[in-house]
Amino acid sequence: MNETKLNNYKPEPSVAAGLEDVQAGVSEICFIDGKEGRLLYSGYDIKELVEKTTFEEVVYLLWNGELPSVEQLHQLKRQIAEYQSLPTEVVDVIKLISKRSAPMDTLRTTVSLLKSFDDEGEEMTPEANYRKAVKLVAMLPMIVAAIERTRNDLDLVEPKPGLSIAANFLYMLKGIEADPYEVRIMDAGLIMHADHEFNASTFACRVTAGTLSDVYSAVTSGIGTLKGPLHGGANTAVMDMLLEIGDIEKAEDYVQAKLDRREKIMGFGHRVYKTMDPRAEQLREMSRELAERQGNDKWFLMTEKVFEVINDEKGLWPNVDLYTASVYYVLGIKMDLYTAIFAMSRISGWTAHILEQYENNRLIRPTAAYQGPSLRPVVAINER
Ligand SMILES: CC(=O)SCCNC(=O)CCNC(=O)[C@H](O)C(C)(C)COP(=O)(O)OP(=O)(O)OC[C@H]1O[C@@H](n2cnc3c(N)ncnc32)[C@H](O)[C@@H]1OP(=O)(O)O
Ligand SMILES: O=C([O-])CC(=O)C(=O)O
Repeated sequence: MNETKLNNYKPEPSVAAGLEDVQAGVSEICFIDGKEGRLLYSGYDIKELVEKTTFEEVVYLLWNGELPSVEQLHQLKRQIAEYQSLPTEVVDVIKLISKRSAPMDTLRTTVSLLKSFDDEGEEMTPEANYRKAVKLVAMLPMIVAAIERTRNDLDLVEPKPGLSIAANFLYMLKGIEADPYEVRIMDAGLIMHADHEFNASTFACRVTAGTLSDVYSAVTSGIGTLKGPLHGGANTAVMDMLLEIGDIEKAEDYVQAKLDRREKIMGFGHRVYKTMDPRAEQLREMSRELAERQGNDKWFLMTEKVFEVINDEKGLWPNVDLYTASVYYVLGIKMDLYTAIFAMSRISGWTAHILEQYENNRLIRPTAAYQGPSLRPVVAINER
């Protein structure tokens, strides 16, 4: 750009704030109809996947574009079992930091560290990258359980051969096998959080992978991005809010006061859905059922009240994080683990997108509409 042009430079008026509605790439993994409130993984409706499949089948689907045969599923499960082991050095680091860091920070550091203990860490063949994806799916539940146990000075619990990812996670977390109903709820939660097109954390993974950096680096970017309360961190923030409200009688005034201060109510609103998030719909039913079963409907009913008020006032709809909070709370899971559990599921979608990015890569590098000062001379420091 010559000097005259730079002096007269005016930014393009067409910038989409937050990249809203910008199609930033092509993908075959996930489709969202934001108007109708539908979510498909590789053409399969999320509701049907929750009813008829397991998280392991969905992981296979996201990576391969097809649901597995019985043999393919067995093979994947064998591979996951083979990689269910954390290097002792990695466990030592978890022990060192889990008491002083947020679980998402410990998870991010741990995933980053795993790269140093992967013998094929630098290998970039599709086969090696696929194996890294399997390793991460196998290890994330172990890391999340290890975070909880080490910060409470409890011994780690080894995964039990033959248990599903959902069942093993609850087992490693609590030290006893969960009942099949709770396992089913956890499994359904993992299916529903597995992928969501070009959400912020997946996009971060793809940007990193797009430089041809490695899988661990790309996933580390994703974890850091998921942590924020406008994204995955909202599930913990919802439970904080419910506890702060404390009593259903206070819910309406609480929400109203927040809206008056123009503050956001966590668990509502979405960049793509303009109606109820289909995952929230399913989680709402699960939360209702779980509340009845456990004889503890306080949090479900309070969530319903907040929904009623904010929907009447602002026309906003729940997103996936809203009912996740009351479901995990009633399952007895510590609140600050909710986002890490989200990551334990989303690792499947992140890695699917990273592999897809490598398959047909082009560096992701948009431009900025410059609005800073025009060209000007540098004034020497003693003259400023
Ligand atoms: C897994 C996930 O990531 S799901 C999302 C989880 N995040 C949350 O639940 C946090 C709360 N929600 C939000 O902050 C937003 O709805 C987001 C981040 C999800 C989407 O953001 P955007 O698409 O950028 O919408 P934006 O923040 O511009 O909101 C548009 C309007 O709706 C309002 N709005 C959106 N969400 C909310 C909310 N949760 N509470 C109150 N008002 C809201 C905004 O104040 C804004 O109103 P205005 O036009 O009068 O200023
Ligand atoms: O798609 C988004 O922007 C956020 C979301 O719901 C998810 O990542 O599951």
